[in-house]
Amino acid sequence: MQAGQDDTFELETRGLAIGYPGRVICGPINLRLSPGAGVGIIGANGSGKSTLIRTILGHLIPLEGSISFQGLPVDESSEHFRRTVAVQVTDGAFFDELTVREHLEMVARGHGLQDWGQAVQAELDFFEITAVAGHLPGELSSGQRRKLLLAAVLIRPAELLILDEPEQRLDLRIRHKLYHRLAGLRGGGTALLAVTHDPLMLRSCMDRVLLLDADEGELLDPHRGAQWLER
Ligand SMILES: Nc1ncnc2c1ncn2[C@@H]1O[C@H](COP(=O)(O)OP(=O)(O)OP(=O)(O)O)[C@@H](O)[C@H]1O
Repeated sequence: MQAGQDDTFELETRGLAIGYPGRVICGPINLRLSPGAGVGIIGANGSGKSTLIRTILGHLIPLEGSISFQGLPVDESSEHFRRTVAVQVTDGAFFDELTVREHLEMVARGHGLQDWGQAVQAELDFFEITAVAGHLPGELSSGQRRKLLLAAVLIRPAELLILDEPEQRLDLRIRHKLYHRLAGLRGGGTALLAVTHDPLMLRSCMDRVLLLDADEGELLDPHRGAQWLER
């Protein structure tokens, strides 16, 4: 299965088998993301979606095959990888003693944004969390925490965005806004890879869908992927 046919791939997996010692979960997976591509990852519970993300990020060793980022082996500790790949994992960690605004300021300044104050306010406005900007993480609802997590990912510049179920705990209106924004980022050349259970996300901002099953991955168009989720 292939997404994008250019010679320059943000991300490429070749014959990738994922799993744990002595246990193959899925493979082979042959996936290519060109700049501006959008690939959704779907599958039943336990099919290996999070395992795939963790393997791509270098947290798990491939059982077979290879993964490259912009033509080189993935090295999540390299400055280039950290600067150009923005990742949202399902359960992000927060600093208990930093407010919502301070979290976003820290990320924005850490990634060298010149107009960081403006960027922080734009994220607070976009995710509609300005009213809780002075709150600590422990004072937030689960949906507000999810918004902070996403804001901290989207505030930073990125050439590749990797998201794990970004729709969790977001209401429909915010999901619409988020997907519209992600589609816009893709239009600007950012590649997007996201695990999702939301058909709306596939229809709104993906051009390919990787369906994981017990054997190997299958590449679908977004409409078929959405139908699979709605089945
Ligand atoms: N640390 C681990 N060691 C061994 N097996 C594991 C480990 N973590 C997960 N698994 C197994 O790997 C399989 C894939 O899990 P994974 O979390 O990738 O699925 P998923 O598709 O993300 O599921 P969900 O939709 O429920 O989030 C499951 O059968 C799970 O039990």
